[in-house]
Amino acid sequence: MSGASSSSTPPNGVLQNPKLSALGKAFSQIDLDGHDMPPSPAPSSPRPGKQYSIATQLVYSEGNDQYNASSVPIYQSATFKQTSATGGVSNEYDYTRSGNPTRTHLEKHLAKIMRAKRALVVSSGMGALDVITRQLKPGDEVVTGDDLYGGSHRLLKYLSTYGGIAVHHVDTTDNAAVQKVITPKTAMVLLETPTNPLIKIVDIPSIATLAHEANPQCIVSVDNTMLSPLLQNPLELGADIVYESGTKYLSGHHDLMAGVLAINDEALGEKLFFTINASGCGLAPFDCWLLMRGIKTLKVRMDAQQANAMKIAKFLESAGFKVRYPGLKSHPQYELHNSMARGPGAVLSFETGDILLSERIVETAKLWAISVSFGCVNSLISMPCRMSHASIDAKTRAERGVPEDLIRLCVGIEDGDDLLDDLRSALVQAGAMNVTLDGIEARNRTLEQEDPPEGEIIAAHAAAANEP
Ligand SMILES: Cc1ncc(COP(=O)(O)O)c(C=O)c1O
Ligand SMILES: N[C@@H](CCSC[C@H](N)C(=O)O)C(=O)O
Repeated sequence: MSGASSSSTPPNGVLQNPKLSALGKAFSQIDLDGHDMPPSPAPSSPRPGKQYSIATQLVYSEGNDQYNASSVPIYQSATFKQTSATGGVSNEYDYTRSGNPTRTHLEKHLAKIMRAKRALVVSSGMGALDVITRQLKPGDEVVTGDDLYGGSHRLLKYLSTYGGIAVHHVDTTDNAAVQKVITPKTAMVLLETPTNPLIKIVDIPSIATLAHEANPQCIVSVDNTMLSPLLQNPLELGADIVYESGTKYLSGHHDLMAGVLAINDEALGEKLFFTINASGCGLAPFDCWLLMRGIKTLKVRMDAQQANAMKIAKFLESAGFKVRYPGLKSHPQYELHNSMARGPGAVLSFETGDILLSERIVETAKLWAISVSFGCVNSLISMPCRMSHASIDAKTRAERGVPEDLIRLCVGIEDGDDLLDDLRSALVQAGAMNVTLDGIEARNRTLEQEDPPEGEIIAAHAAAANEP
């Protein structure tokens, strides 16, 4: 209905003048005692029992704001007034470290999209892992991967050095190897899949079963940062806790730091909440609001990012590079990944065979920003051994098979052809590809490829094979 100047009578019988609502609070909604009228019902609520698709769930969130604000209000308040001093919290909130309405709104929304009973938000992804590992006590054992985000490795190293916790790093893509180190003393299993930066896939259901059989109290935690809840739901695959760096896909714009935890077990949820309140790492209201805003576009962003990533991965593979991306059929765990996830994500890595060459490529690309992190709308390029994984010493990196020349690409939402063009130019200018009569191909074709893969621009040019 149009007619902005006309007044309307809402169900509570208080006349509302639409012009006044522009002031932020309609004066006509305030009764004579100066108290706000009871909140009016939300103008639209989901149909009971109706299961909406994830695209809808990401956008739709139900608030209890009295003005039915379309964007959740930011309660930028550290403390909340109480009605009495006799103890207890006479209001739902007393202090933002313990709880805040903007944070509650976000946590409820996340619980829904992470298919969990409860979600909690903290100040960073590492903050989330810290909250999880604070459930350990000296003497406990942890089993985790040998390909792990550098910061997670650093935290676990700290715990094993100073916290009296034994940390076993194994190849978590090898279930038999995992079984060997899991014992009744295993209090926690920490998995990442796809792993950062080698994009290896870990069989969550099998490892969760092994862990729970060895120790029913064992907490299986999965870092789902690489995929987000849109593409993978580890709680449904046997995990007890799923955590993510909300800094990445969930927020999508590199304008905040956040960590997210999701659980189904009420008692475990209470312990995690206790730790967050006690240590004071709950996410600040403004960051909750930003994250809430980012989540709404997760599906459109991820769809675009995956389409671009697929294009880039196919191009690199067809040019002869060794590419690690679970969207490619050549990925050794392509089937396993697809049995757990609904998409490959948009992070891939590839090798050039030469560290200096990799450096030149990274520094020559223009559209691809040299940055750590991923999951943003902008495309990023990095060398994990020098950047995101520099906190793992060179010897350990070598033992774990992380190639020093590895280049990681975090694909954004720019035009896919522009991204491809820019990368191709960087590869050619840096000398990583030869321009041949038929197209271009990787200079260094020593990358464990027997048969040239099918692809758009493969050029089997005899001279190129002899290039220095
Ligand atoms: C897989 C993974 N998990 C956790 C983190 C930690 O997240 P944050 O940077 O938000 O602390 C990162 C990156 O930083 C990551 O790549
Ligand atoms: N200097 C930072 C590096 C952050 S890496 C961020 C992200 N997880 C990635 O993989 O790019 C640190 O020391 O933690």
